[in-house]
Amino acid sequence: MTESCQLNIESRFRDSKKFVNNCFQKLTKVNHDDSSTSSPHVFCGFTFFSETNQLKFPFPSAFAFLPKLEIIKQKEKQILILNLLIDYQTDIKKLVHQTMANLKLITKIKTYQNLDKPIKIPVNLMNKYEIGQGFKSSVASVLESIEANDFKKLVLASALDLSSFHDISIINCLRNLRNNHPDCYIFAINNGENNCFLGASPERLISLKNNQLLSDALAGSIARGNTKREDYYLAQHLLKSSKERREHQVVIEFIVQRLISLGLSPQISPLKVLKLSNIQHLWTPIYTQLSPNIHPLEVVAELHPTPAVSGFPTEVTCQEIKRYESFERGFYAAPLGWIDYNGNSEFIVGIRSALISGNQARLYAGAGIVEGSEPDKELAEIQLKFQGLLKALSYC
Ligand SMILES: C=C(O[C@H]1C=CC=C(C(=O)O)[C@@H]1O)C(=O)O
Repeated sequence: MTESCQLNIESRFRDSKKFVNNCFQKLTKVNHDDSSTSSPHVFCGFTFFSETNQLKFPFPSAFAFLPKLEIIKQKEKQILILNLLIDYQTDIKKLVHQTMANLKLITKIKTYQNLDKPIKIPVNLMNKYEIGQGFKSSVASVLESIEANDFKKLVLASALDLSSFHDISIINCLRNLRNNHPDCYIFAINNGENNCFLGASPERLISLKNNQLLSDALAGSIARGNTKREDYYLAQHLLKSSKERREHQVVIEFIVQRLISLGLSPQISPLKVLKLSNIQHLWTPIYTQLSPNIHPLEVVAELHPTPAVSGFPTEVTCQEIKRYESFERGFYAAPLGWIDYNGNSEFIVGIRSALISGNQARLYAGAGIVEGSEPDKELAEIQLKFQGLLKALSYC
């Protein structure tokens, strides 16, 4: 990393914004390609809760860094960006020498063949957390609180622990995720100590391009059908279900309200069904023009956590999550993304994800509970959501 910061405090969004601005202020671009794709990126991530126990989740509550090296692969071109830190003490000759050596190393990297061949990794299930009965009783208890008007919606998550005979190959896992989930954001973050958080998320928190802001309301789920007909029937069922619509509507209203509170005028696109390889969701894109004086991280801070991952109202449901869930959420359901030199940005929500540490994997999945939810169905939804990562780890 060229420049980096790690924060474990409440003001993490504000301080990360300062770090990003400071990085880009000091940056001098030395290529002649002015296209936005060749811009350096600062990568940022924030854990779900601002306070995290690093013994339970081995990453800080916020990180931001400008990488030494960026490879941007697009349809027509591939771009290599080198970010070099130069100050008055820098030995330029040595830096050039080192950079040339690094470039030589890059050209030696082997490209993988058989990209679409799934890799088999033998993974054994280890039942550390009781998912079945425990989860269903929690849903039943949440439903009582909803009936008592304590809150409107709560997203309950579960963790599933697995172990393999050998260290899990991150590259293989990512390759499987990319092949199996072409419509999702595939991501991985390593802490340099053999811990990697990765996943295939369908949920965009924000995407910002030329001041056009887009955010997804994504909530409400159903399985994919085995035939076209069954798939259509299931999608129709999802669209017509008052329980799923309720779960979804809370997210739309929250995003719209939060954007209005930033002085923006959000527009709501028509409701759609997002069809992924193993699941379909209710999906409403929300868009608006962003004034240049609002930083992308201010929007992220305002939107996180949406009721798609916490519930509603936010404060009370975040407390309930801590009470019900016995594991650390870490980056699960948290904002992960980047901001580039031109002010464009993309942050996803870290769902359909896992923490891999050597031969251990912890998988995360959650489901929104509202009036009308049924414990059996919510458990089935969680198990369906685990399938993506389980398949990538070739457990199935
Ligand atoms: C919280 C998760 O999914 C969210 C996103 C889409 C649909 C959801 C649902 O139907 O419950 C959740 O709100 C997860 O996958 O862990």
